[in-house]
Amino acid sequence: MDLGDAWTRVLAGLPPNQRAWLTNSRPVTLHESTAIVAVPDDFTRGQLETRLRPDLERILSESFGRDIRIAVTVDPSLDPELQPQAPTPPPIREPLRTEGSYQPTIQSALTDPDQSHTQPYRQPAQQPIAQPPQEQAPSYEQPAAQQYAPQQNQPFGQPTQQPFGHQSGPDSRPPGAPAPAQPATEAQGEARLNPKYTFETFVIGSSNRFAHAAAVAVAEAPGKAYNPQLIYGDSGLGKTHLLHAIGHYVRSLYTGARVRYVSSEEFTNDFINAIRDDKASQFQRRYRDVDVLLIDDIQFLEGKIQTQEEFFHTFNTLHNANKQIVISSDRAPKRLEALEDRLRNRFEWGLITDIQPPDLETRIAILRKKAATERLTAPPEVLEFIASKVQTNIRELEGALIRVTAFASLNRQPVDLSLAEIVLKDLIPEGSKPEVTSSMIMGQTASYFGLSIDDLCGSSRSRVLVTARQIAMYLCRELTDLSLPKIGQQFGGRDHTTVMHAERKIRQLMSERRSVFNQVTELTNRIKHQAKQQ
Ligand SMILES: Nc1ncnc2c1ncn2[C@@H]1O[C@H](COP(=O)(O)OP(=O)(O)OP(=O)(O)O)[C@@H](O)[C@H]1O
Repeated sequence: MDLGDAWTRVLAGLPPNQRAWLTNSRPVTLHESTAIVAVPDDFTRGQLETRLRPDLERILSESFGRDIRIAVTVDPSLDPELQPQAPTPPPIREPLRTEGSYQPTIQSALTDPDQSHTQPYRQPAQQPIAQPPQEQAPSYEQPAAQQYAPQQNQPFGQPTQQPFGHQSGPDSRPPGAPAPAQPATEAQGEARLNPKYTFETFVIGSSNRFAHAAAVAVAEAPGKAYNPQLIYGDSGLGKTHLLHAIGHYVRSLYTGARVRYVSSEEFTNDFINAIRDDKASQFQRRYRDVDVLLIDDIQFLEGKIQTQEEFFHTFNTLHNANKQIVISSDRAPKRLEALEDRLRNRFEWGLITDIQPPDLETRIAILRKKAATERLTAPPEVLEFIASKVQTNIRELEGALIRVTAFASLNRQPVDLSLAEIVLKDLIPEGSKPEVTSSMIMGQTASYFGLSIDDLCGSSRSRVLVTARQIAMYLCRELTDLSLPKIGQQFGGRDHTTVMHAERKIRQLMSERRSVFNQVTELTNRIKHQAKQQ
């Protein structure tokens, strides 16, 4: 049975008063257990998401003989009143008013084998989703956003005349492309986006194609395409990267869009501080007066009743105002057992997409892109070797490339296979992977440098101590799944930006100073050895 047939059964199986809501709706596609349904407006979407959902999902599940859930997207072109009555001069297109608005993005992402991970992100922008395929695709020099006229009730201000991805720095802009509307630093500071995490730097493969396509659709039509979008998957597979990429792309399409990225840990800390300092209304403004809220690692809210309550209201306020919410999690919502039902239930209103570990080809493509953006030289066979050794976590994959190139640069040796083998031999032991904890890292680092754990967590800024602390933070980032805020907490309650700085600093020092490279390598060996003994 295909989705069209199943939809006919849905229509036949509903009482007339419910069926009326579906008159102008359309099934779009079925991806695994998610059926995407397009409706003409937000009001109808609300009805489907709340009143009709149980019946729709029941009939669809019966038709397919397995559990099916629906995700509802708004496509105003389905509204019969908006159909053109007579030929008129071609208007400037709006993202949501054309036939097949988001659908081609998602569908082609799932079915088009040519949309491979080796293609740069430039491709989708040249053929934006609002553009029927037969129309001539604009050149890259013609900014993608130029094709979008402001929407009615446009909450985000005017789309800019910019290509996406310009925030990734002047280097990433093609020659002749216009300059960003706002200074990149100001834009990023406010939205708190990492300039490196854009769609341009994201490599698409079969493991993340659906999540990527949905993320693009959401960024092109915030609050309309899928709300919320939830991205889940194991650590280090690119969830944070996609959240930031959505933020950048929204900002490049809609001038003045208020985008806020926050990890759930920061949200929690912010909330606790707001209560302590009696600044609840400031807190609420910070998270509710936004057009797009990107909230990372929602699993952190498990068991935190009061913060969940606050997030529930934040969610409702934003959703009711058609503001976009994007959530990431390390598990599917169903498996977030210590999260309140009403929150999990809201997460299921939108589109749930997962990211799987990348296959070998994708891992090689990621390394190739990483080497190019970081200006690291490594021949293809070395990239393939690293990709074959590090199979699950992309953060580890990148870490391995950094170590190999750093070792080569310190020794003034070319990056070749034998060198890569030496460096990775200790980094990636054969057999099962022992679990490394932050206390092992801190304990080993402290004893290696002749310090105490208190020293590592304290405030002394002596040079040896600062380097030791930064190395320990770097290793926590590379060898554990702990998030930035969590690592900060372990080191005397430091801010997550301190951990980010430490990570960058040690990466750089490893390729400049042999002593630092040796210290990191020796410590890694000791820590892994200890982990194996446990
Ligand atoms: N498809 C991809 N293309 C390019 N880089 C990627 C891709 N996926 C992940 N990365 C890179 O891998 C690193 C880890 O990704 P990220 O931090 O987004 O993972 P995550 O899923 O959010 O992990 P965690 O749950 O631990 O926070 C980042 O440097 C990111 O840029």
